[in-house]
Amino acid sequence: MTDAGQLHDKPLRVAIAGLGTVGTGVIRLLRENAALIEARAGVPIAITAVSARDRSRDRGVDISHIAWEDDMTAMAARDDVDVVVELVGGSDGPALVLARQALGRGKSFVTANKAMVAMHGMELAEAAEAGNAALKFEAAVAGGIPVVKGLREGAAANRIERIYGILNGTCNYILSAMESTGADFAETLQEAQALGYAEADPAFDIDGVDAAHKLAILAAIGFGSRIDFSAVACTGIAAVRAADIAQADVLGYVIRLIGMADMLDGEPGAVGEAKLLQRVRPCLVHKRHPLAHVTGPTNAVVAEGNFSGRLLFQGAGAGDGPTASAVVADLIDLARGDTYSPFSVPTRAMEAVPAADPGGRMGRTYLRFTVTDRPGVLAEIAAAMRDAGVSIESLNQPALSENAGGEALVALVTHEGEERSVTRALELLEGSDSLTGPPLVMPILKDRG
Ligand SMILES: NC(=O)C1=CN([C@@H]2O[C@H](COP(=O)(O)OP(=O)(O)OC[C@H]3O[C@@H](n4cnc5c(N)ncnc54)[C@H](O)[C@@H]3O)[C@@H](O)[C@H]2O)C=CC1
Ligand SMILES: N[C@@H](CC=O)C(=O)O
Ligand code: NA
Repeated sequence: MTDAGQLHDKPLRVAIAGLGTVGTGVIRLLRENAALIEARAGVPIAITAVSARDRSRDRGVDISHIAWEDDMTAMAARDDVDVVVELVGGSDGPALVLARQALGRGKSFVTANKAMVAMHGMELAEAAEAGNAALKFEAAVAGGIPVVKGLREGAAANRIERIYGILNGTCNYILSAMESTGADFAETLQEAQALGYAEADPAFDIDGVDAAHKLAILAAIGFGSRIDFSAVACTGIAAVRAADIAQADVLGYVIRLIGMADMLDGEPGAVGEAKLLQRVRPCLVHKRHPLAHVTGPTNAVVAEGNFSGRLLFQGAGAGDGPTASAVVADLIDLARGDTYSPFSVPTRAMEAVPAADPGGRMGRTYLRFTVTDRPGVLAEIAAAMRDAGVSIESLNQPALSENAGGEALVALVTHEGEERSVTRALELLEGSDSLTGPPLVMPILKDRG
């Protein structure tokens, strides 16, 4: 590492592992904007080695003059490499081996791999600090949006109380296409894959896991708490049907997959002890809320600071260009001598914060049941709500566009109440032969999120 602020005249020598959507984007960006990048970094940024699965594949970028490594982990040992950039993916496996080897040798490490940072970020940050190297991952959270930098640097003076937003471009692309054109879920997912937005295994996107990875990282940066991915309660969008989108529209809402992290200063009965609530779920978002207007692969992150007030970071959350922009911004920071801790505070100062019980949280909820179309079903659902103390604000039977085959939908919105009451009502309905599938539960995002 260079000393902070010191510019050197030798190029920053970079090895890139992974030459897919993001890797080739990085090569194109470093070439196309070479002059301005050098002017801003103070030195040229030179790619000295690359590695991927297939050497001969035509990627639309010339890599013939760059050293090739069949085994990407070998790049960590090369003398002509100052920084290793990992754009392969996977929380474990070769990406993790490469990270450990690079940081273990005191080489800085730049990655877009949120799965790895969410699962092993604390270990890697400690290794970076021990080796006086940098670990940087702007591309890992919300693609091209400089939200890691924004929270770590721009909002550094604030106590952050809440972070929430749209953290997965693929899900947002699917939900907003279903909403605007009535597009089919599976077809739209295929489009997102073809455009390079989706993960290698798109279940990570659809099931909310990718958003959960990003949320866990953001919470660590925003709150200074140790990353705890296992504490993120996560529900994806697979159960959202066209009828839910239509029903939400009638009620004045759109559906968005929202990640939300709250640092709670003290739960009832445990005053003074901080607890962390981290959740990813499809939510109903009022059409007037700024997040309702976030469409396609765009991401948006809201952070509430105690002096800054509400900050909104918005931009492309996926795709080759935006993600490459974030990777190269990290490289420019390294060339400029950035030696900050990977998160907002040194890892030794990051505290493990216990997970909060969401049961006491107040809110309104959208519940949708698929039921057998026969008398008495509505009464059964209403009775479960009554017995659990859930007050119903509205109840509808959305039309099914597909062939219903004796099935009907019941959608209801609750009045504001404790989440545990809704959970209790659903427990009371468990096993009921009136229900033909698991209910869909979507919180209604409050005005302040
Ligand atoms: N595509 C996007 O919009 C974004 C992707 N990311 C992250 O960036 C990383 C890369 O994503 P993409 O470029 O989309 O993936 P990709 O699938 O297009 O490219 C992956 C590259 O890694 C190589 N690779 C995979 N396994 C390998 C192995 N065992 N040994 C050597 N090379 C191997 C492949 O040959 C390919 O060149 C992932 O961690 C992803 O989560 C982050 C933000 C946005
Ligand atoms: N698969 C991810 C890519 C960026 O992180 C997404 O869709 O957001
Ligand atoms: Na980012």
